[in-house]
Amino acid sequence: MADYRKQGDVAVLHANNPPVNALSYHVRQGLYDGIEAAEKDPSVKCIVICGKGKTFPVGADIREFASGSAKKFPNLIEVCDKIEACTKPVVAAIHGFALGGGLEISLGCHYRIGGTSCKVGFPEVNIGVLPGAGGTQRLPRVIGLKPSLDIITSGCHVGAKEALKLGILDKIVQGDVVTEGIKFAKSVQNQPLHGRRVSTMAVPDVSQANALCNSAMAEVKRKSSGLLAPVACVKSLRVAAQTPYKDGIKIESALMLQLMTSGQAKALQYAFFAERLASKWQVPGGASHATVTPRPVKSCAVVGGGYMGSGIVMCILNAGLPCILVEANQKFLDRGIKMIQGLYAGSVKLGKMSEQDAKKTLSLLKPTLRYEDLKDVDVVIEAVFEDMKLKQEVFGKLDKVCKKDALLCSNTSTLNIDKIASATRRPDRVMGMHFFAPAYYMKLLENIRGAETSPQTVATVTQLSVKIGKVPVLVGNCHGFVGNRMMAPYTTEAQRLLEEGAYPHQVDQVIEEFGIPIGPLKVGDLTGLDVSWKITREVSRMLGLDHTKREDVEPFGLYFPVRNALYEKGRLGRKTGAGFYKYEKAGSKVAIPDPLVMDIIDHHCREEGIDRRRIPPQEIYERCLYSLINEGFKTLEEGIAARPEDVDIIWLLGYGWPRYTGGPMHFASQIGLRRLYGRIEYYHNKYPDRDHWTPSRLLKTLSQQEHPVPLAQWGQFASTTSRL
Ligand SMILES: CCC/C=C/C(=O)SCCNC(=O)CCNC(=O)[C@H](O)C(C)(C)COP(=O)([O-])OP(=O)([O-])OC[C@H]1O[C@@H](n2cnc3c(N)ncnc32)[C@H](O)[C@@H]1OP(=O)([O-])[O-]
Repeated sequence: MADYRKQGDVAVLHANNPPVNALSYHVRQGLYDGIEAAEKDPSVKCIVICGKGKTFPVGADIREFASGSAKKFPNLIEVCDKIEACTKPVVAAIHGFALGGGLEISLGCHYRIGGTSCKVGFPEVNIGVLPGAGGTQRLPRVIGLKPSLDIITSGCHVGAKEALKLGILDKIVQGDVVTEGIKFAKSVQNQPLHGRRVSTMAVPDVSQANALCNSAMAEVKRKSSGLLAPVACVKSLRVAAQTPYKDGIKIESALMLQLMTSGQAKALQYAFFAERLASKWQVPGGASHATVTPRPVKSCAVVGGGYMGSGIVMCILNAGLPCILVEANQKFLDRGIKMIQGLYAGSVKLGKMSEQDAKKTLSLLKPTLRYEDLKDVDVVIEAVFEDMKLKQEVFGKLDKVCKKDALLCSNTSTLNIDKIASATRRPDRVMGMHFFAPAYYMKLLENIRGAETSPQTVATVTQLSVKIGKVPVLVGNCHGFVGNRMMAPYTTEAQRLLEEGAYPHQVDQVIEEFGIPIGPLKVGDLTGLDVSWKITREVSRMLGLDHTKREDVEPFGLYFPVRNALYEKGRLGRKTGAGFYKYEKAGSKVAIPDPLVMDIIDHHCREEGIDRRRIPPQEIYERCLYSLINEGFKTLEEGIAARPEDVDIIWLLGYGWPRYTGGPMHFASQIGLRRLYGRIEYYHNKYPDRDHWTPSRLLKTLSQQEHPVPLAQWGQFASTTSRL
């Protein structure tokens, strides 16, 4: 709703829909009615529109897009037009954010003032739509086409100073923005409105419209290949330059409708809410984010200053928390410090941080070689080499020196968290925190709950994760957890395809065309074939197998003859300038298909008596992606992942899965579970020896329902299909 009050001869309209004043039906109706009431009241001379609580409206209510309420009268276009047509001056008084429909409301106003820390922007591209309440038509009339193209196609927020410079804001005010808004409104109440109604203005840089739009179109196509919304934004902005507002708004609406009905908008909006759901955990037994109070965390420590450890230290320092870095010897400690200092120096150089802030942040770091220095910290994150014996040794030491209630966490990507916890006398205060590289940049944190981890430990680690800028997803304990476990069948299939008829570039091309930025074999080269070779050896060892014996490892999906042949030839990937591809030189990024690799593959097939065949792209696509999705369903049926949304967020934020498909689980729902199950069963019959093709029971059950089960209800079927 919107609250209407009068202060003298000023009508003040407060959008009131906590927490972010999204412009749902009742808010729109309240604003529309408020303008009408103020217009009719002769004692009102001017009007101020503002937001209750922490922000101005941040946009349309995204949930209403699916329900259809967004179209109900008055829709946002009608509200904006009503405001603009008002015969009394209307001032938008912005604090917090004015985003999307919120900014459109303010562009409908005759004046805009903002607090010093306010931000404006059109983030619609992030949810697959465009500023469809006149945003693409009004913004360029105020600030010109060039900056409008930048703002609308990027979805970036614009700070108060920049907004003033561009002309979005008429004034920046100190203090209470509503009080200032009232003062401002009074100062303009007798000014003529002619020239203040944005829809009647001309686009200032109209003469350059074609050149600007052509170059923006090329740029969005290059940057966001496959995304529909940025392309529609450029089209709509071009219209603003060429057409009067009344016609432009119709074309904008038509483009909006096209986007709204695209699968991309649905998937991106799903991802928006899934990301916000991630930190709302619940564990079997009922404890949840809503019922458990986290312990305060005032200081942290990181054990291990390698690439991951240093990145983790930076996340902690950036959050303003003191952090101790422990290393095994001075050489490693110096290397870690140097890496951290170098990264901050880089940020200063790029203008992302002031020298003073970098210095202040670095002053929170305390390097040491002594575990005893950790005796008072609240949370320790271990980031040593991925080796169970070593990790257990570290946890044993930590358990001895750290205070009783300190939490001990392991940055492990695959290892059994219960086994690590068993080296301590506090398994209830042990958790996994799987960071993704580079840790200071990647938003995902896969937090792993052990069998004995207490709800309060989960609550504390979740809160810390959010504080250090991450999106935490709570998962259960199994080899590879959710992300890497799903990765295994995907990479296995990619490599098996090489033995049957495909070459590396053919596999990668299909996956990259789907939207994952780097195909699985290029990822292999990036990680290093020696690294994956060692992992295979370690996993084989854990399973009691001899990794050199095909008959031992093949049944477990651990037989990668092409990778092994390349590894034995010293082709370790990018770092040696050769792996599944060749590179101009060691360390180069551009992967070039290598005839030598094709010869190695052909030779292997001849030796093994394999008749190579042409593998159609559709088969590459299904074998890599469907095997991964099947594994995702298995993590759900086993309770390793709590919700399909969690699986999706892990893949969207950690593995480059294209956001406009919503993630593997949402994508599965779009394929149709019956069809998907059919294809997985087909491959299971074709490759019965590959365990990852055994269809998930949950998927089977869901696929057999008479009507498609909405994704949000899959969890109800998980408990009935679980074997745990
Ligand atoms: C024709 C139409 C044309 C117009 C199109 C548009 O305007 S399109 C829209 C263009 N605008 C956007 O895309 C802006 C999207 N919003 C944002 O970018 C951020 O919310 C923020 C930067 C405003 C605040 O960040 P923050 O970290 O402080 O807070 P937070 O992110 O955690 O959110 C708090 C709660 O509010 C919820 N919620 C938020 N927004 C919406 C919404 N629009 N709707 C519904 N709900 C929304 C959010 O789910 C969460 O709910 P929960 O989990 O507590 O139940």
